[in-house]
Amino acid sequence: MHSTLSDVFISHPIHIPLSNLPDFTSLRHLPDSYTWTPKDDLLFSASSSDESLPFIDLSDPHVATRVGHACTTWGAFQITNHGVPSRLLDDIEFLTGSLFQLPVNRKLKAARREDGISGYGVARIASFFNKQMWSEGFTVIGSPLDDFHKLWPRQHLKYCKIIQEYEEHMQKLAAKLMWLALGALGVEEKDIEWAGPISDFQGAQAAIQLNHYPICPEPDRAMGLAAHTDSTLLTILYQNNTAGLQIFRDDVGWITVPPVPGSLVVNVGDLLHILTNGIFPSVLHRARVNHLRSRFSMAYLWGPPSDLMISPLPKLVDPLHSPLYPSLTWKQYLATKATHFNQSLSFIRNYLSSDQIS
Ligand SMILES: C=C1C[C@]23C[C@@]1(O)CC[C@H]2[C@@]12CCC[C@@](C)(C(=O)O1)[C@H]2[C@@H]3C(=O)O
Ligand SMILES: O=C(O)CCC(=O)C(=O)O
Ligand SMILES: [Fe+2]
Repeated sequence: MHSTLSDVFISHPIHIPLSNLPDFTSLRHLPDSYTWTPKDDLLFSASSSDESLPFIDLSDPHVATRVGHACTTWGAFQITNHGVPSRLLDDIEFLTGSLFQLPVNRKLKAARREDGISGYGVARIASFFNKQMWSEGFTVIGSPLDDFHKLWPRQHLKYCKIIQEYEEHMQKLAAKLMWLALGALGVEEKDIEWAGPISDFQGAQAAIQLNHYPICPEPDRAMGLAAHTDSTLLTILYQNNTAGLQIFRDDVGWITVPPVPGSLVVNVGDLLHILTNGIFPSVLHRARVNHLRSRFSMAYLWGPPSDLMISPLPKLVDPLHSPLYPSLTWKQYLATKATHFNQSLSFIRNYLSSDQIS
């Protein structure tokens, strides 16, 4: 039977009460439950450096080298000339704005279940923190038809069409980026069988995560989305024109990724880190919030078929570089993440056999 990610949290339900979602618009001061200090997140430090994330034109003749270098040094980069029509970026931003401006009781009709994966709610990682994040989200996996029908009984088809078109473009772009990044390491199409007969990764699976960060009365003390890495191969992120995304590098600290109209941010996820036997770091990132403007981001979280075993590519393993990780599926990795969060990679690294991974 064709398996999807949808049942991954059945055995790992995450309890995050939706009942205490505040009415963000009416608050003049940050409630204590939303006020973050360094002890709430050891990574809660200000951004400091003037370094900037590599910005890559995908029509550049040296694109593969640049992508490979950005993946190795940052685990992230920004792209232009990516081929996704700007009209489609406007459409997905319009959909996201329309969704989050619905009254809360309407959004709650499509609330994500505790053991579910799709729908409206706070970020899953909320369960790892004592403080609440200044954001709301909506996850789409598979067809959004049922959820969108609950949100927009008369207009759901219009919004489903946007999601479908967005997924088609993003899937193609993700496959292209994957070959550019791996190509820079000497990995060839024949080295990845699951990419399929025409190497287009047709069997890949994906989630779309829509995020809303409302205007915040005290942004310096709030957190939109706490520091995390994505459990993906690659994530392609579109942000509206309000800054907020920050990424972390050990030797640099936190830097803000400024929104450049029409550009997209690409993050290396944990599974690509595993596949490259640690050559590409998965990037730690977070979202801060804004005093004057609300912010939207739309993440395309792209990974392998959910039951496919992923392990360091044989081509990147030799007597001097023994495999750092055991084989595991995307589903198993998400289950591990649901328990071990930002320690998941080191957790699995310490296990030689995937039999022991929940
Ligand atoms: C496939 C997935 C990755 C994700 C968990 C999810 O099941 C769907 C939502 C994704 C997301 C988006 C916001 C940040 C994140 C850490 C989260 O809480 O939900 C990621 C998850 C992830 O990459 O681990
Ligand atoms: O809003 C952002 O810029 C980051 C979103 C994100 O990290 C995610 O959805 O995984
Ligand atoms: Fe993320």
